[in-house]
Amino acid sequence: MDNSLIIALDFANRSEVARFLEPFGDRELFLKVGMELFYQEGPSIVQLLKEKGHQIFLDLKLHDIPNTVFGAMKGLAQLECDLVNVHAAGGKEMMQAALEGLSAGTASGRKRPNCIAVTQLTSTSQEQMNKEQLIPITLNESVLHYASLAKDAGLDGVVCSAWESVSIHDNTGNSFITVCPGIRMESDHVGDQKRVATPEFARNAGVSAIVVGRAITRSADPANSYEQWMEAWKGVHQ
Ligand SMILES: O=C(O)c1cc(=O)[nH]c(=O)n1[C@@H]1O[C@H](COP(=O)(O)O)[C@@H](O)[C@H]1O
Repeated sequence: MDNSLIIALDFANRSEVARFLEPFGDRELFLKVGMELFYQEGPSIVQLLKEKGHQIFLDLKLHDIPNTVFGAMKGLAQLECDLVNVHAAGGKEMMQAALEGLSAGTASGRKRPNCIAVTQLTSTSQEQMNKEQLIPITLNESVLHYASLAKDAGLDGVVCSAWESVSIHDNTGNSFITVCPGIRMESDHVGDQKRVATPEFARNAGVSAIVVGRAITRSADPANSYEQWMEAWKGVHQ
């Protein structure tokens, strides 16, 4: 997990994914399969990508009653992904049920997938949170609260913006994973993201892994773009 750059495969189907991955040849990547792709292609897309040696973050952001999340995670564990997630807003009991489901569905002798909780989406601003969710505290406080809740529930880490990673690590320890989307180069369009940061900022903030989608997937030359991102993220020439 440490220092991974996870590419968000926000594509509509497997042919688009194949077209995107073609220029990478045999290179093994850390890929995120989210709702758009999984709802169309189902579990077989995960199996296909795993067969090619890629690591997988299955980003389905589970948020339901504990019993339902337990059952869903039990089934998802059989896909043997590296990382899965839930919404921390579902509560501590739901997060514990997610872990129990994952453990129940993991074959004996295998490690269960890491499980992280989305704190506040990186598309959420302080104003939106106060006015729409009626949470009357700062965004940073809300993210820290959710991170502590996730830690208490036994989860492996959280999804947050790079801006909150330092205080989360201060509160919960450095082994607690911070996975950060909303990463942009200075010149990139921010789009629907509100809490954005550059890869350099994320590296200096000690972020465990960054998630990059459109900046790479919509690039005219994705393989070259990926190299540039890796360079910016790792701070060295690959
Ligand atoms: O869980 C996520 O991966 C996630 C959480 C979050 O708070 N914000 C967020 O953007 N994401 C995902 O990260 C990716 C970001 O994509 P880009 O904005 O295109 O780089 C998308 O696939 C989102 O679904």
